[in-house]
Amino acid sequence: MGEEHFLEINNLFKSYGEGDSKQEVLKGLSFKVRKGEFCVLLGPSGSGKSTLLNIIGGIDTADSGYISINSDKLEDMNEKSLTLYRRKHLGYVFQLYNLIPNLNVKENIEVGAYLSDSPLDIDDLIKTLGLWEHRYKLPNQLSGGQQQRTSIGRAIVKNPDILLCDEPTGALDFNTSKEILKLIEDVNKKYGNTIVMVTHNAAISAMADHTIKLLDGNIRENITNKEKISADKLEW
Ligand SMILES: Nc1ncnc2c1ncn2[C@@H]1O[C@H](COP(=O)(O)OP(=O)(O)OP(=O)(O)O)[C@@H](O)[C@H]1O
Repeated sequence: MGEEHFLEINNLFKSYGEGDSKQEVLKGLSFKVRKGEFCVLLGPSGSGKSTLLNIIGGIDTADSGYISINSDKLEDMNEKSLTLYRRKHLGYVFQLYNLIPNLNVKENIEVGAYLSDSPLDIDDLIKTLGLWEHRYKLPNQLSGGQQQRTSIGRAIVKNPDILLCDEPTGALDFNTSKEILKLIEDVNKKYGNTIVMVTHNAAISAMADHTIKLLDGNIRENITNKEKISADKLEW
């Protein structure tokens, strides 16, 4: 794959509502992400970040424009191939973990593995996640950070081409947030997945290869970061 562009967002428009209540949320966005890149979508509340992430994730659709991954256009896919695409190529990490409450850590991660033809080694991954001694605990026996580690495990175990993260540290304190960001950084390095992370925290762009700053549905800045720093050095 090398340096070629892998994920392409082309002239994307999206609005909600009709007539007087119509709201333009994305106003013609275009940018490209390279394979293996750590890309941050940064912007204030309401700027359209989650909408964009959901369209990339194939769980919402654009009004016009397109997303292509590896030269495949999402909009050309029927429902069946879109489902397969989501299952095989995407991992999703949410702000509020969304773990299955009556399954333990290991079983929650196994759910992700079950969806893949070529999952990562689960025990090895649980160790990378720092969850080995917690692997038989249920989500309600875990801290917020441990729950988020588990949800990252569930998303990454299928070794997705793209890991989409929507405010993954939004519900966590400063130190735990940094641990989670470090884990995402380690995962990006170890497995080479392309990462697209939504955040309103500008400090996080210092650890990213690429930052897209959104404001009112437009791209305000498209920045390549040549001197990124490690997550454990971030301050905010
Ligand atoms: N399903 C929907 N129906 C109607 N309006 C929506 C819908 N989803 C989002 N919006 C509106 O689109 C705008 C952008 O929302 P979006 O969630 O993409 O922003 P965001 O940048 O992710 O914000 P936040 O950081 O608060 O999550 C908001 O004004 C929101 O009210």
